Amino acid sequence: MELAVEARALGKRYGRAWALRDCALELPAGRIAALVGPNGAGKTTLLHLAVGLSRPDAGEVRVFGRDPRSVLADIGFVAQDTPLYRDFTAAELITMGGKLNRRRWDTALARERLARLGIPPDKPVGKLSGGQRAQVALALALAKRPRLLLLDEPIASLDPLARREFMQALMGAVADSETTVLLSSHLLADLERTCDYLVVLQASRVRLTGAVEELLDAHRTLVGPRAGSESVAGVAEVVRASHTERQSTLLVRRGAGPIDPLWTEHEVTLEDVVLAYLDDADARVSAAAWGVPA
Ligand SMILES: Nc1ncnc2c1ncn2[C@@H]1O[C@H](COP(=O)(O)OP(=O)(O)OP(=O)(O)O)[C@@H](O)[C@H]1O
Repeated sequence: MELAVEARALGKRYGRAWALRDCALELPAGRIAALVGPNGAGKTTLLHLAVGLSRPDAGEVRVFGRDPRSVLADIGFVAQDTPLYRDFTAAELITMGGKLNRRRWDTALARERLARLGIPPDKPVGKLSGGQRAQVALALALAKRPRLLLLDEPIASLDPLARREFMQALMGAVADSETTVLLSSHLLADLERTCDYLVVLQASRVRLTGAVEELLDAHRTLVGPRAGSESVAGVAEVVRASHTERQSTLLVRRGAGPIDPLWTEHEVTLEDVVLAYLDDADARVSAAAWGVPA
């Protein structure tokens, strides 16, 4: 199995604080991966390391088995807030991209995409809407025909319709290619429809990673009579538990064998799994820093 992104004990520090720590990751080529986690979890830091914009302070990251800086021609990157040269028109940016990426720049692809989306070629991109600017940034990244496409919260500022259009455009564009995508976002519902791989970061660390289908299959929500800390047959791990006076709800990782029939089993969504793995570590750290009770 070819790995598009591989991180081993990867760490990045700003001053004394680790923005990313002990990060282990193996993203198989051909996947469309969601990178999720709360604000400040380290998502941008990881993407910047993978595109060679910053250097690790510990461990290493490889892209297609090599140092990211030696495969830049194979990586497309859409940075947070799509920072384009705002005085340039989309047509000018496409021409500029062609000059910077002589090896395999697909001008026709970019022009066709933007024409289809009704984006004017002759208007400075600073005067386009946020959604249109995001589409221009995506078209430029795709024109590079990258083997790995990294996107840092590309849809955060878009309205629901523009978000859907952006995600559809992205899926359509990568469907026929071998492109691997790693996309950071807070919008779990949008990711559930489109991504087949998940990386959850929290408080600078990887909390969970794996193929979405396998993760959904491996987890269940169980509802049953109020439980204590006793183990439940067929459960490998209780990831998160909540209780009312009479009833307990557990999000669990399944073990071998059937689940105790005392419990009602429900399938989980991607959102259920992500939220269950995000514990309150951030709140505890912040409370300590502010000197208030957690
Ligand atoms: N240039 C910097 N100097 C100092 N600290 C930084 C710098 N960039 C990021 N950090 C810190 O590193 C940590 C991780 O930041 P990062 O931007 O990677 O998080 P993120 O998951 O992308 O967050 P968000 O969802 O808010 O974009 C945060 O605590 C942040 O304050």
